[in-house]
Amino acid sequence: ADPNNGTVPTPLTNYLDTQYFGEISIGSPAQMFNVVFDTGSANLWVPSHSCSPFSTACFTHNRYDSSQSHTHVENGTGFSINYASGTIRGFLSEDVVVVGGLPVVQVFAEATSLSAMPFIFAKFDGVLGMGYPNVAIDGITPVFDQIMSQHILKEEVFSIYYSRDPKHSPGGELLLGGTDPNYYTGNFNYLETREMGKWEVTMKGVAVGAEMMFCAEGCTAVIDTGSSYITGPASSISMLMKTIGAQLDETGYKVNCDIVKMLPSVTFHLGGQDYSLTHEDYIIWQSQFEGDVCIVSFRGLDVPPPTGPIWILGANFIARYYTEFDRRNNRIGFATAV
Ligand SMILES: CCN(C(=O)c1cnc(C)nc1NCc1ccco1)[C@H]1CCCNC1
Repeated sequence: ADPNNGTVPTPLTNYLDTQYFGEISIGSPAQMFNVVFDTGSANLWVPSHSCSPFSTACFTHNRYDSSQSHTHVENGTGFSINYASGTIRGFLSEDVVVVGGLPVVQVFAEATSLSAMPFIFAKFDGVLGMGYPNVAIDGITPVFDQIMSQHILKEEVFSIYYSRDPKHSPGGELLLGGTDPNYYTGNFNYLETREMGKWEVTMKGVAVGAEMMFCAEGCTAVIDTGSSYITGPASSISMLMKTIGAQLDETGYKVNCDIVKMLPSVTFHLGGQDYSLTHEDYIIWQSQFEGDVCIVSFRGLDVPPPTGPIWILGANFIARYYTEFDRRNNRIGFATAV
């Protein structure tokens, strides 16, 4: 009998409220990796043992060594993925991947070059894409699709909890097959995904305090569990920052910690519901030796058409709103996180 009744939990680590990752293994005997479970992409990649010693980002992370795995199957097809924030290049391999104790035979990428920015800052080794198959590079069947085809999950959904307080343990939870009542209160509100095959919805507006300021004519919101921040079109974000008195410096937008308590809420109108973030949700308060620094967890990002312009709702949104990704009904559900 399945102790988890058709659901599979994976505890996540929370690093400074900006990176959330969980452990998987690849190969026999198991080689362990920390990966981001990322709804904004659909491929699995980890650093390769054969990466160049000059690739600092590769060398400072766990690397997959195919020669040490007796279940490794050679593939060798080229692979590259470009995020807005960085580039990964490598080649494909196949091996047994274990997620939450579930083994799947999976084609994944061994990264032989990782752009230093941003991956030297990554506390995780790689990325496990939880996106739809049609956005998977090289047409590879994603991990969650491989798991669904085993017909062991109670429901064809997965849910994400991100803790807001780094001292919490666990720092978060990925639950395959259902939702975890330990981490949300109230009911779920559901939104249809905007177009087949992407974890994105139609947003009806963004308000600052009581004033509707952006996206009044409707826009696209990507729900991206692999992004730390909320991003919007650069022009909109810079107007938003001016409204709250934030200054842009080389690492992002900052506000004077003394005024944080007076900051307005920012509200996202999604599917007939208002999802508000207060300053506690969108300010990352860092105590540094030269005094406290208050970082606004919004970033400007201009995604070129046809994909953009878009807003990306990342970890700071998900930490406030527990999120269910429903592949059966192509919808996303939000409930208030505890
Ligand atoms: C993983 C690549 N991503 C990052 O935004 C990213 C980059 N670099 C670092 C160091 N961290 C990142 N995300 C940390 C994180 C974990 C959970 C929440 O945010 C994005 C790229 C676009 C698709 N979605 C994922």
